[in-house]
Amino acid sequence: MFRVLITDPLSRQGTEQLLNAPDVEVVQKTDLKKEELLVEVADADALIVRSQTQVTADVIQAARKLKAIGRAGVGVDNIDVPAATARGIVVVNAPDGNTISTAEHTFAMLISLARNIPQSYQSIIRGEWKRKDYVGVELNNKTLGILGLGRIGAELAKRARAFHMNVVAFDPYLTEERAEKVGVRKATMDEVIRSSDFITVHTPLTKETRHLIDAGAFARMKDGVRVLNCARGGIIDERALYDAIQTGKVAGAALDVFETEPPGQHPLFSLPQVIATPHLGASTREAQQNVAVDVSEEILHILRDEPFKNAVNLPSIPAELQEKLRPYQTLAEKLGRFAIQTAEGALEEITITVSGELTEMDTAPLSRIILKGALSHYLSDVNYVSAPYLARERGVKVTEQKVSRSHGFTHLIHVGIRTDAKETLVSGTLLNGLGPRIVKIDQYSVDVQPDGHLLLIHHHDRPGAIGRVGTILGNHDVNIATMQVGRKDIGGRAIMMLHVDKPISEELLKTLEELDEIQNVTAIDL
Ligand SMILES: NC(=O)c1ccc[n+]([C@@H]2O[C@H](COP(=O)([O-])OP(=O)(O)OC[C@H]3O[C@@H](n4cnc5c(N)ncnc54)[C@H](O)[C@@H]3O)[C@@H](O)[C@H]2O)c1
Ligand SMILES: O=C(O)CC[C@@H](O)C(=O)O
Repeated sequence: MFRVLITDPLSRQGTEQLLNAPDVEVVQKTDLKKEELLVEVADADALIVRSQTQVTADVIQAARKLKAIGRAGVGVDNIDVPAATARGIVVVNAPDGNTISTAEHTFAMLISLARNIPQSYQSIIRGEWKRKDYVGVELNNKTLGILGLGRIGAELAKRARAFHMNVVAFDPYLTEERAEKVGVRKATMDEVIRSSDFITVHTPLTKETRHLIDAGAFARMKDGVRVLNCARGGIIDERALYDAIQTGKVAGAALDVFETEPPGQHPLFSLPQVIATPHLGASTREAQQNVAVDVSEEILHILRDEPFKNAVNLPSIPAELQEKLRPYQTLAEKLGRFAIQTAEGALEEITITVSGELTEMDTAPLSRIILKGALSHYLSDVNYVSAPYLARERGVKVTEQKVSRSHGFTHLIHVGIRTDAKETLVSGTLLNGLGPRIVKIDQYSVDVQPDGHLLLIHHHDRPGAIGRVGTILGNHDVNIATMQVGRKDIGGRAIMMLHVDKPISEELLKTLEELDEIQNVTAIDL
């Protein structure tokens, strides 16, 4: 039974599939104090939050079994993603479900700002009739500058176009083609800043976008500009905004998000030019249901080891590629586990080489699987999320390469392990109808099914060597299921690869190594 902890309010309808899942126990506890959260998260298999719960490194540390953190929404700045990655916890979000709601909210703020709707409402309910004080501006023919033309920025642009605004946008990933499709003019950040009557930000909050709009940016804006932030508090420098409104540079600001939330008695609220909402962009019934459905589905997939799509700390793999790579997954994992067990000494480098038909695909996901297979020999909590991180952290170099030559096979995956003592190379393939096979160990060609208990013996090719190994194993009640022998030259160095029916003890390994013709014996468990 999986325990799923939900710590922010989530649409009940949206979480129905979690609530009805026979293998899931849902625990919903909102407004938890930090100490309570640390206790509740300890036994959770998954944690679902919105933007309120702060999933900090100590929360992640306290979670003994956590496999996934789900964010019912887009921004994951309330989650310590690097800390989750280091622990192998998948972080998923629900990026699509609240796009329309947030774009509509931003548009509502844009019109409210242009026409002083919140201020004039406050005035009229005070019994006043101040028509001259609340003269607004039209949107028609004005320039709207959008910083960040992602999902929300693009939806907002469409709405602004319908109101006959000129839309200019800056986004480092914006192509001319997409700009044309969305109906905006692609511009530089500086052009947007200098030419717009309204400027709205729709980027994530990152090191690069913190204070993207600062005092310097305000100074370059048109006099009487109006600015909006319905993305993340901190993208606009609130102190600089306050000053720019005081000097008259900025005629108005609409804010849905704040550097600190809740903002309390924020100095900006003392300025009549500022209108604000309490982080309501995604607060519609539709958006809350959408994000709850999406995140619930993702969490169920992760817990049940099924494919999922919106991982924040894993590169997304298109469904078509996932399908193509699926058959190679077992081979990749077994090769990683096999190769590491043939190595000895301190691990320095893992080289993953694919050849043949695999060179035509993006095989990065297979590399993660190989790494996971290899590192799990040393480390207990390693998975596809944490494997590259853990390798890097331990100073293990990971090299990926593609070569065209596949030595008569349709494809090959080679895993090279370099330690401070030696280098080994193991190659495998997927044989049609037969499944994964190890076809080469260092310079020796073999045909080994990678599963169960294996014995890899390096020996001198002498008459009787095989028999003596068989006798010793028999005397220790170890049954040999299959056996392969590989050699380069008659009487030279050779290897035996045996499948045995039970694990080999240290004592038995030593006994085998005492034989004259044996160089070394490695027990491999797959
Ligand atoms: N107010 C709310 O309730 C609410 C609701 C949903 C989303 N959001 C926030 O809105 C923002 C946008 O969400 P989205 O779903 O459109 O995200 P998105 O990922 O689709 O779009 C973000 C865009 O910002 C661009 N970008 C990144 N750095 C930039 C920079 N320095 N300059 C210009 N562009 C840059 C990216 O290339 C991307 O296209 C996020 O911060 C999200 O957290 C707020
Ligand atoms: O949970 C919310 O209501 C806010 C969500 C929003 O900020 C987001 O980033 O998706």
